[in-house]
Amino acid sequence: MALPMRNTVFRIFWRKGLSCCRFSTGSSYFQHDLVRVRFAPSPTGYLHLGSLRTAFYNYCQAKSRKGVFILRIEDTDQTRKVEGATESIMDDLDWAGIPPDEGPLVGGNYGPYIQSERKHIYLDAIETLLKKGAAYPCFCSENRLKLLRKEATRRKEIPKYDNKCRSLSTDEIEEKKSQGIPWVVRLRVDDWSQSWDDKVYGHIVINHNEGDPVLLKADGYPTYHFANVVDDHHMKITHVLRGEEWHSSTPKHLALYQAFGWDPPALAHLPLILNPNGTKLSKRQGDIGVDYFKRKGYAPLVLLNYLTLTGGGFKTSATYPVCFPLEQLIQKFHLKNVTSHSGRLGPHNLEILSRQYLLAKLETKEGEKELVQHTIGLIRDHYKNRLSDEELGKHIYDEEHICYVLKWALPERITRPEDLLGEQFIFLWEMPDKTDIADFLEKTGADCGIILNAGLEVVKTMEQVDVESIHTALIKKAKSSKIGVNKFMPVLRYVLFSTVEGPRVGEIISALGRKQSLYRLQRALDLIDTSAVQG
Ligand SMILES: Nc1ncnc2c1ncn2[C@@H]1O[C@H](COP(=O)(O)OP(=O)(O)OP(=O)(O)O)[C@@H](O)[C@H]1O
Repeated sequence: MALPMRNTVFRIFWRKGLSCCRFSTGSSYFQHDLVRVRFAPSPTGYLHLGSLRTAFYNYCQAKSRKGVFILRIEDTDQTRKVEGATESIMDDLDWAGIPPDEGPLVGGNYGPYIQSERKHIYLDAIETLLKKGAAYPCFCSENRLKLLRKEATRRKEIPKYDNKCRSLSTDEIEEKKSQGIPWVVRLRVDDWSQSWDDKVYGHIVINHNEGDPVLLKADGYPTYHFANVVDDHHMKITHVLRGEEWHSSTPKHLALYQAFGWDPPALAHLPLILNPNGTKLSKRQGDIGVDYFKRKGYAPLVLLNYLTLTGGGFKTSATYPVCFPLEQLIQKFHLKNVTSHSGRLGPHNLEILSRQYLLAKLETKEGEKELVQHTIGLIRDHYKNRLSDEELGKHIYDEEHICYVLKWALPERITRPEDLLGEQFIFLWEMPDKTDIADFLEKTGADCGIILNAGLEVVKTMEQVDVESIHTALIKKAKSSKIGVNKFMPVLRYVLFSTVEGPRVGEIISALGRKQSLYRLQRALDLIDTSAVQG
């Protein structure tokens, strides 16, 4: 949807600290038994972090009060509609684990849930206002409106419609209609001074006259504001939680509620999530879409928790990011905890939360199995054309090995299983080439058998395969065998890791784990034995 006009002459007063304002009703807040909350995106692109957070706050508002979460697609601006956007928004909400109870796919008693399918409802509503004299047809041409805007700019005033068509008589209206002059319907607004108790920003007063606003466009589609108010009323919405950018449009909405004689829902404007440079997130950015995080392998719960770190809303005493289960987030949510200042995302928090979430998963049998299977799938797909049958069998389908690797890598090295596909971890999946090892061992000489046997013994007998213990034990062995550390370590490194220089052997063994290290050492030893037999 198009951004509402921002205006510097708005008089916005908010008294966040004044609880008398923040908790006063002033609306139909307590008049409905069932809390009904809607998320109403435009299908102008994918769901991004900002809109997902707004969806999530709406979801929490509904679920924390045993209410209903509704998805409504606001596609009245057909020129900005993007093919496939509605489907992708619904998919993303499902993926995030916050599917609507009512919406285009699931249906519900207040449908249709796509505005372009509700035109008859808006036309009925327009009729009501026209009959009441609260709205009127306007025949002003685009050219005239352009001139008005130009004039205002020249006078350094804020452009506004001069309400010219208000004074047309019934006969004049009929005549213009019979001439086929395109027309719109405007709302007659006499008093632009509006105030409301915003559930986040406190008491707000805005007095900004923009001229009678259009409700119905010449193409027969309602404007965003009109459809929004009519739908919220007909869908029995009790709470409207939307981005702070809609503050300035709220007087228009309140004027509409007054014109109909309807009670407005409780209003809560949410602080925006901003880019690092302070601008509003835009659907044109690729790296903020929900789909981007989905493809990167972040768990939905991690993303939801991440979003709660800007904007508040969740009661917590933790001073560091904590990945709470969804049920706990719902319990902790309250509008009074939402902050009134926009914030930026700290990407490092996403990594912290992801690691925390995965480590917790490894602590339960079920979680461990799920994570291991997921990782197996990832590695198999990534390396399927690259690994030999031996390697596939020995690593990829070995759940114990994958589990070991995850436990080794997660605390410090990775934050998603997908990280294990990085070049630096290839050694975990690709075994050193057998022919290369055989050549290397032959060139290196007779001590290789002793070194490999010593390595096998150390790895077999170590209580813990941690870097320092292995390193110390290998040095001890190297010295007692009188071969010397400088010859000892490169042999082990080569058969385990394919290079003579590189990370400490203790690190390699600790990364591969006992089972895989023993396998590689034995595999090399077998090559010596075979060549010895063959020789
Ligand atoms: N950066 C943001 N932070 C918090 N809420 C946001 C942000 N961007 C959008 N929202 C809110 O998400 C809801 C759905 O937004 P919408 O689909 O219109 O996204 P949008 O990015 O604002 O779209 P468009 O750019 O087409 O106007 C609205 O309530 C909107 O205020």
